Amino acid sequence: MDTRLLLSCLKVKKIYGRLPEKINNLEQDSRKVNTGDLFICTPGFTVDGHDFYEEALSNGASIIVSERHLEMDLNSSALIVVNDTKKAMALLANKFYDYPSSKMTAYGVTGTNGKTSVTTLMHAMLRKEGKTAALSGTNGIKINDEMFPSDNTTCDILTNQRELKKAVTSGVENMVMEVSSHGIEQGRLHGIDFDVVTFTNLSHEHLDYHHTMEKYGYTKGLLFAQLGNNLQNAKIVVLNRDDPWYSAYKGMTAYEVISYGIKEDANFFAENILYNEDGTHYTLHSPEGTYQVETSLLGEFNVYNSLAAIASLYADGYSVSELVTILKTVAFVPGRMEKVEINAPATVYLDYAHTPDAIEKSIQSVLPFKKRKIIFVAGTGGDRDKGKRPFMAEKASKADYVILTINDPRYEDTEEILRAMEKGMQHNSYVLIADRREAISHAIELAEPDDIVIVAGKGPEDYQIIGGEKLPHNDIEIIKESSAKKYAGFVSNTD
Ligand SMILES: CC(=O)N[C@H]1[C@@H](OP(=O)(O)OP(=O)(O)OC[C@H]2O[C@@H](n3ccc(=O)[nH]c3=O)[C@H](O)[C@@H]2O)O[C@H](CO)[C@@H](O)[C@@H]1O[C@H](C)C(=O)N[C@@H](C)C(=O)N[C@H](CCC(=O)O)C(=O)O
Ligand SMILES: Nc1ncnc2c1ncn2[C@@H]1O[C@H](COP(=O)(O)OP(=O)(O)OP(=O)(O)O)[C@@H](O)[C@H]1O
Repeated sequence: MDTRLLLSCLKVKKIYGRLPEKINNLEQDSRKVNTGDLFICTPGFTVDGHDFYEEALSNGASIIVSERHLEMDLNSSALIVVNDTKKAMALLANKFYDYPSSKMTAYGVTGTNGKTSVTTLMHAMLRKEGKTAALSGTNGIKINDEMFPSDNTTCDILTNQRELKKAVTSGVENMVMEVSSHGIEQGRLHGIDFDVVTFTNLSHEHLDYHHTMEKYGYTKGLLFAQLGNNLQNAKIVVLNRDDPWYSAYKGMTAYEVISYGIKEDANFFAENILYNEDGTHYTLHSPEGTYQVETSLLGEFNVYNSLAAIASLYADGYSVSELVTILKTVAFVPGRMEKVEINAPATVYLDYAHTPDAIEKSIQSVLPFKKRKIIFVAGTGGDRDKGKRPFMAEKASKADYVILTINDPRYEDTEEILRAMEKGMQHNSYVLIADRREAISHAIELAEPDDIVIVAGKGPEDYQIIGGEKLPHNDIEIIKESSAKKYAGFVSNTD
């Protein structure tokens, strides 16, 4: 791209040295810089990108964007000093990739729990509507139906803009993005022109990072506040009417709010909810009339998630009646109360619950059809929010038998993690098993006919982080292997 055109997006900058005519690429990681790239130094949590400008130069960077003056040969490259490199990066990335989010309908979904579920539902529903759509979140980046891995739930500024550009170039007209509180706080969303932003709920999580619920809640609210105030383009905020943060978020946005819920009166209101093993039915009162909703998704939390998905797509003009019909055809959200296909007299669900609230909702979702015991495998991660551990176990105590284990130990002592969780247990029917494989096998081993086993914590993730290593691990494979071993020769009545 023409360098002067690119730099026109920066209002205040000091340019030293010789500017190249063109820039090949934007990069924030010195190790990935190639000849003719512009390298942006950003201060991070572990290191400061400014410390790597020499490596960037030796890899061929022709421009360094920095927050301070740097010693470098200004005859062969240029230095641009700006006040805030992260903010400059959002401006540069948008200009470089030609404002891709403004060329599509961009949906953002935030909240403690339900982001993956709601975005996956919305993406599936858009695809079933015959639309082109990208999805970005915990499970990676999907362009239409092709999946690509990504490092974060909400990617960094450059990755976001690059992937959005890739989507636009492939003809994609819709984009659904999971927005994490880390992403908001670190400005990874700056420059994304959302049309509809949706809030699921807020509960205890990530307090290692945000410290208090007030700060965590405020950070989430920035997504609604930062939509922009010029009101030139209509945007919509979709809020959970039953969440205590509803009023605060409504007040923080300049745009119209659409509400959904099952308790307080809302624009999208569900009542007469029937929960059973094959799914959930409810009556939906909407601005376009009343409909009967049928979904194979389980539990109250999925009533909220389906309402959020319907309301968010309605916000961009889809008909409620069509959305209700399409929702019926979405079978499940991978790894979120997903029934594992096994040949066994017990039922096993794979779930991603790793917050106290999600664990409560996960168990609640099977209570209406519980026949015998609920065996719950609850896992937490090492080196992350330690305060939530006893509360997770407290909620897991709603199950008849609990196996406390670990999702990703990272560098932490496994015994310490388990002991911290154990403090919250409300009954004595539990065991501590640090090894996740063993914990899952134990749950399957214990299960008797008509029991329900929920293996929670990692969902479909295919790795476990032990120390600094990402090792192969797959809950669903372990469930299948253990069940095959235990139930070898089992013949179901329906066969
Ligand atoms: C604590 C945290 O959030 N860290 C994020 C942060 O990294 P950082 O500040 O530590 O980066 P750094 O390593 O200090 O590097 C600073 C700069 O130096 C550069 N550098 C570094 C080394 C080098 O040799 N050369 C070089 O140029 C880096 O490219 C970077 O530009 O910025 C990176 C880019 O945006 C993120 O990938 C990274 O997420 C890490 C991997 C992470 O684990 N984050 C978690 C906590 C997180 O964000 N989770 C949420 C989901 C939460 C949920 O809902 O479950 C998410 O959105 O993923
Ligand atoms: N609306 C909801 N309210 C409460 N719990 C929910 C809700 N939706 C999902 N859950 C529970 O939380 C778990 C995680 O769901 P999901 O992956 O959709 O959330 P998320 O916000 O994307 O989580 P993460 O940020 O950790 O990726 C599910 O497996 C389920 O147990």
